[in-house]
Amino acid sequence: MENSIVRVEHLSHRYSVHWAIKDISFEIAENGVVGLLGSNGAGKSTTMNIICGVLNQTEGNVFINGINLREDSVEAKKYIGFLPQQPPLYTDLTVGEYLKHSAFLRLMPAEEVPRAVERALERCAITHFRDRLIKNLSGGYQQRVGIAQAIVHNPKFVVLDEPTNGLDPNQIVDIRNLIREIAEEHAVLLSTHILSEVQAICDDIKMIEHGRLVFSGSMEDFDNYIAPESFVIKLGRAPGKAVLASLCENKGVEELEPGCFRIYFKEDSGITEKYIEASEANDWELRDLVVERCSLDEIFAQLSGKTKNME
Ligand SMILES: Nc1ncnc2c1ncn2[C@@H]1O[C@H](COP(=O)(O)OP(=O)(O)OP(=O)(O)O)[C@@H](O)[C@H]1O
Repeated sequence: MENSIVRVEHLSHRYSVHWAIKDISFEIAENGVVGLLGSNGAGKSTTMNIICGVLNQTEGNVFINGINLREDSVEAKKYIGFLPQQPPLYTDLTVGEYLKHSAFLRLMPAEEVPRAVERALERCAITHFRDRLIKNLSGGYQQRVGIAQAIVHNPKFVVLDEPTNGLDPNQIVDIRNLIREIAEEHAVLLSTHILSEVQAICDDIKMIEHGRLVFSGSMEDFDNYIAPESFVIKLGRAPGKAVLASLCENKGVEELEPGCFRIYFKEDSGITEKYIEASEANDWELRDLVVERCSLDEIFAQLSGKTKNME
């Protein structure tokens, strides 16, 4: 990949005798949002911890901006910003004090710290909370402070572990918008379990199951994995099941309740349009039509079948 900021080569990690991840390789471009997906215990945190230099891998290499993280971790870490799942907030500090402290921890030269703190406050829209104690902020604003500490040293690579976990719907939208803004200038790697989050903010997807990388591609490629396979149609004057089944090539029709059917299809070559047209032509009184997609859990289940035999 041209202009990659992260290169992961044949990464494997073993806790005692158990391999948590095995032979993972990928690259991450200089900007955009990469979603790291996987079910519980798949190996996401292990991978993120190694990439952030928090955990030493058993095998393989990680290069951040061309620097081998293991050989020169102090230099490589200058390019990394990390928001762990539990933000490392000192809640008795004010927002300004905490960000200053975070900048010093990142070994920023003292003269650059005030400007860096201002910039992080502005980018995360928390300038007006500079003198507020962190413990007196709402969950959404505490999360913004967590993101601000991750970007205070203006890293090229920002890692966010489930950044919208526990937030209310409005806060989730705000944080997603903030992540998209950050990704205009930085590479962002985020882990999530939420399919709508992936679709809303990710440009690329890496999926790990049973410690193996089972998918790596663009959001568009990922859409093929979650292509819809069924839709539910509600009709006021429904014909019999057999009539609906005969309309197009499908994998079966299930009557859920009177007038409400789930239709399973093989490929989406305008199948819903055909049912809409038939409803109009035959006066079936179309009330509703909803296309159904697999949940992430179902996708994980499908993909994990391919990777169960890791030694
Ligand atoms: N410190 C540890 N010691 C031993 N085994 C561990 C340790 N940390 C993780 N594991 C194991 O390694 C595997 C991968 O765990 P990891 O935490 O990386 O998965 P994950 O995808 O982040 O899961 P989650 O979404 O639940 O956080 C699991 O089988 C887990 O039990």
